[in-house]
Amino acid sequence: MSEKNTLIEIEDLSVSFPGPPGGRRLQAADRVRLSIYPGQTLAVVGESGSGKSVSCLSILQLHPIPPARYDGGRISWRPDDTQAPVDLMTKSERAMRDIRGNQIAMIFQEPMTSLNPVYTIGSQIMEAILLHQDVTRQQAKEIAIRALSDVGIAGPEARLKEYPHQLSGGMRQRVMIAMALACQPKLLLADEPTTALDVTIQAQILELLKHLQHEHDMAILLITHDLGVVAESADVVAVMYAGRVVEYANVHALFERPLHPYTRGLLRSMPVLGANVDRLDTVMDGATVPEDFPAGYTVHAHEITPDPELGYGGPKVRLHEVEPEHWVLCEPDEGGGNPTFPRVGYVRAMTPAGE
Ligand SMILES: Nc1ncnc2c1ncn2[C@@H]1O[C@H](COP(=O)(O)OP(=O)(O)OP(=O)(O)O)[C@@H](O)[C@H]1O
Repeated sequence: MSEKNTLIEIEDLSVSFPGPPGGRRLQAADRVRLSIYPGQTLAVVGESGSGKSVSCLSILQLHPIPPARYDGGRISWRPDDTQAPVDLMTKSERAMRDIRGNQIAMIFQEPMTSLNPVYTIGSQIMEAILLHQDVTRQQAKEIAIRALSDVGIAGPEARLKEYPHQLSGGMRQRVMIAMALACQPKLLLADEPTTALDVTIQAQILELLKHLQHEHDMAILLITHDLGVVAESADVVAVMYAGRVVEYANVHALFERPLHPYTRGLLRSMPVLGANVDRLDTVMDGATVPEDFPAGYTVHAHEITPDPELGYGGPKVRLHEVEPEHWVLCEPDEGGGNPTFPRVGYVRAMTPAGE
């Protein structure tokens, strides 16, 4: 992975919303950093309100401003490996319209939020194709039929004439995937794509996504509450808590050797096989990163690699420089410590002696 360029790299993304009258703004995403390589699946997990969707929507610059405010960050997007990356945060609305649905597509939990009930399936898929591709109506229809057939919909030509309400929930989700993939995006943002479906259909849709990802060499950013889905589908995992990414790791490392106390709590809350859990419980109270780092994993400020670019010698190390890719947010030296370093930073995970 490390010799490849990242497809997308989010650095220090901060997004806030107005707080209560007279109160502080709500920091929904707080210096979020994530990266995804081409063809990879990154799962973003964390309890309700931890900032998963806010971070995801920021990629497509979909927050209405106001009330949202981008407080900083960079989203480097490199759909073509031979070209320099562009920063999506600086793109105009017009440029973003070209990118949305074309280079980066999105599917949601509830397909009815993206499917229009008064138009046929065919006209909606064809409209998405005609918007981004230089093709005739007849060609768009052929692409739509192929897209429906690719997502396992039988008799696709007849289905084109149907309305969303004539389809089951699972079918609607397949149609939405067909629509999202019709323009062959490099990155699919999938926000809880299977939460509203029953377990068998969930498994089918995840299997379908995996298959299509392979066919199209597409990366997926998958937001989910379901750690079973993470274990099944993800290559890497970012754990979010209170607007921050507290841990980022390869899926095996995360399950086998979770480092952050929040991640450990999250894994402990993993439902027993067969239990139906809609939302994970809150596993940690309080809005700050805990101080009780497990013995052996304690990180001191002097172990944080300084980055001269930041001027103040802040803790910033690029993700692709390390193997294995395992990062944890820490709060070293409560009370100040070395004044050269800020108190909070990301560090490379270390294996304690004896492991
Ligand atoms: N439009 C908005 N106006 C005000 N606050 C918002 C808005 N959108 C999100 N927030 C707040 O930002 C925080 C992060 O929300 P976000 O939707 O990203 O959480 P999430 O991790 O995706 O949760 P869920 O799993 O429930 O979707 C929450 O406190 C939420 O209330």
